[in-house]
Amino acid sequence: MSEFRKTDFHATSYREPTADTSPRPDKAPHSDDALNNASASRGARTSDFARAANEAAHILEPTGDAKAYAIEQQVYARLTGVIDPELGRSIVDMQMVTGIDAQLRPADSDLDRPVQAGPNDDVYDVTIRLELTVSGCPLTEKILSDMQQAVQTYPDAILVPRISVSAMSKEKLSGLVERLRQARRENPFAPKDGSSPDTLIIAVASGKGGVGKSAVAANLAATFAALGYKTAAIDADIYGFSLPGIFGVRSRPTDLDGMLMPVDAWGVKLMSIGMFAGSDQPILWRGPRLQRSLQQFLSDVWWDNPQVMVLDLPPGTGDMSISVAQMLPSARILVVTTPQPSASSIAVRAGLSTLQLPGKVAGVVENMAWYEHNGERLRIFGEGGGARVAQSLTQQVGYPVELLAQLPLDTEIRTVAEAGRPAVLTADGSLADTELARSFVRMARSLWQSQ
Ligand SMILES: Nc1ncnc2c1ncn2[C@@H]1O[C@H](COP(=O)(O)OP(=O)(O)OP(=O)(O)O)[C@@H](O)[C@H]1O
Repeated sequence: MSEFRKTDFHATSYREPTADTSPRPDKAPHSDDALNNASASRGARTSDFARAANEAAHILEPTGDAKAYAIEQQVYARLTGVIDPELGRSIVDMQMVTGIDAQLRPADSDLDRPVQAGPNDDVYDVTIRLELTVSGCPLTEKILSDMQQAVQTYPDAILVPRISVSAMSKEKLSGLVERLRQARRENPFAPKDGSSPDTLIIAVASGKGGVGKSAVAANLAATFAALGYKTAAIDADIYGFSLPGIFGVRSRPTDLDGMLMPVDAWGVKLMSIGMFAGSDQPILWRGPRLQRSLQQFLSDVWWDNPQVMVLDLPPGTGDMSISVAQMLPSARILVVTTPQPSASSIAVRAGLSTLQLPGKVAGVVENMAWYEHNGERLRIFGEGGGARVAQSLTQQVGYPVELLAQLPLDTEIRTVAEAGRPAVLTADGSLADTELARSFVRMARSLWQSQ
């Protein structure tokens, strides 16, 4: 396989529907203080209404009908609140709304009156012209339904929105991508001035393969997203990528004029080499090539300031760990181990690799700690591995390293993952009412609070 360069991505200019990424229902507000504070201080984005109003002047033409013009202005203002799910920006700020025209429907019109309209209500047909970045994108549905919602009500008129959709010209798209590029730093997760990035970065590591590192990374990312955190995940396990499978992703990232949009799956913005390489093709990169692949994941992808970034590292302490250390110096390492002594001593080495790194060990997870059979917890793989790793790391790194979770051996974790859904989520994308999901919620909160 050739080197992982932009031209090798073979990204599509549209997104095929993913296997099982059912839209998650709107989350009810919850009482997670950490989250509320987080939303206030990080990533939360409001539209720039002043600028929008300025731009509105170019799109809205005053007509003889003052009420129609007022409706157009109101609609424009409301559309600033509609966010393109991929770009994380208002469709108005991205100049996707190119025209709004409100027309009073004559009383003798042949068109059916909307059911909610009374005999004396004014009915306005509101035509909105929308230019999408790429045509045929399944996320169009989401944008259109958000637009319909935003435009449904008006104090003393009934609005009937009609949205005409087209694709942006190549020139306009290039201009938009250029503005996006300018708005971001080269590697937004490692500010050049050495300050901490706005993102909590958790790199999930293990001493050896098969201990459930990817399962932990996927479920942790899904938990953060389900709790409402803006969450991204990078499958940095280049040789053994498994996150696309666990998240049920079969699509490729959209390529917007050289900038890649991560695939949204179960609320997580995901990027993996597995979305480009055929799953049966071996990847034989080392050192610099591997480093460049991570570099590209960080700088050529539109991440849009996530609050949390979860990385699934390859097992062991190889080149990728060094790359992560160099490119993401604030990454914190979450060490996954199984209970048996052989696994735990190797896991300590994975954690200790952070000694050479500026990042800190965030904690330890003991996976496959027991198997519940007839109400009894059978310790199939022995016990105490997680505690041993935490203790050993505490002694060696010089600050307390906690055992953050012990997770059972549970066939659901595997079977649900094989169906393309992290096991902490229900089919509708909310957090499952299970002990496993609660363990991940506790872990997520603890990681967030300890940063
Ligand atoms: N607690 C668990 N209970 C049951 N099955 C599990 C559990 N954790 C992981 N598995 C399953 O074990 C297998 C290996 O897990 P996973 O791929 O997450 O390991 P890994 O440490 O990332 O391995 P590698 O680094 O080699 O990819 C998968 O089939 C996964 O679904």
